[in-house]
Amino acid sequence: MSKVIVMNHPLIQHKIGIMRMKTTSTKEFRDLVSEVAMLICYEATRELPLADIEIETPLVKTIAKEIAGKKLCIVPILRAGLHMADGILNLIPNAKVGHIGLYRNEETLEPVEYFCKLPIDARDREIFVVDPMLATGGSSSAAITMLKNKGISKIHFLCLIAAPEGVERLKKDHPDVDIFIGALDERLNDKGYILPGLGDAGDRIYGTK
Ligand SMILES: O=P(O)(O)OC[C@H]1O[C@H](OP(=O)(O)OP(=O)(O)O)[C@H](O)[C@@H]1O
Ligand SMILES: O=c1cc[nH]c(=O)[nH]1
Ligand SMILES: [Mg+2]
Repeated sequence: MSKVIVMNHPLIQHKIGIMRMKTTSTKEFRDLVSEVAMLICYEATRELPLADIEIETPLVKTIAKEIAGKKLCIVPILRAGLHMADGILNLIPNAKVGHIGLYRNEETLEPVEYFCKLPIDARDREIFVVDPMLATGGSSSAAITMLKNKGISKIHFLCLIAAPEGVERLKKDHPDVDIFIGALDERLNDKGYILPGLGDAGDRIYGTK
């Protein structure tokens, strides 16, 4: 069964509040996407296994910790996920990055696939799929299905804002995937936008509307 973790941290709530404001500039919005992604990543990586390593400080030999287990891979869903990936790379600079291109058909709300490029060893890595918005869940569910069809099994999903409808869809389609959410909103409107939400994340990050 998926774990669903909604972040209640004050810093995240504060920053998402600024992102929701329609007066927030493109630059500030973009910076906040990457900052909040970093904060959510902190929680999403809490259970990564550690191993002991012997090191020498300037004073003595001691045992320190290093992240062990599978190597990591971040998979942003284009376009809006790209800036989350940039934030997370600040914390995990050695992670590889795969890209999945999907957009929502504005009438049917069904995801349309247009790109998929993954690291050659993606199957051996622990994967963090990132997209700021989990609305109907169609895009994230399709992205995770694409990864599973390529033999990838250890997958987490991180988003900034989710609608209850999208969370239910993802839990049903992918019960093995843990979901990390910055803020859980009220509902979708009749055009599939999250309320209160923050509008179209891609357009706000890139200033395209
Ligand atoms: O849960 P869903 O109902 O599928 O909606 C969420 C998707 O919609 C947005 O992408 P969009 O289609 O606007 O593409 P873009 O990132 O290129 O703007 C968002 O970034 C998600 O990928
Ligand atoms: O509210 C929403 C829903 C889907 N995609 C967005 O960017 N925003
Ligand atoms: Mg968009």
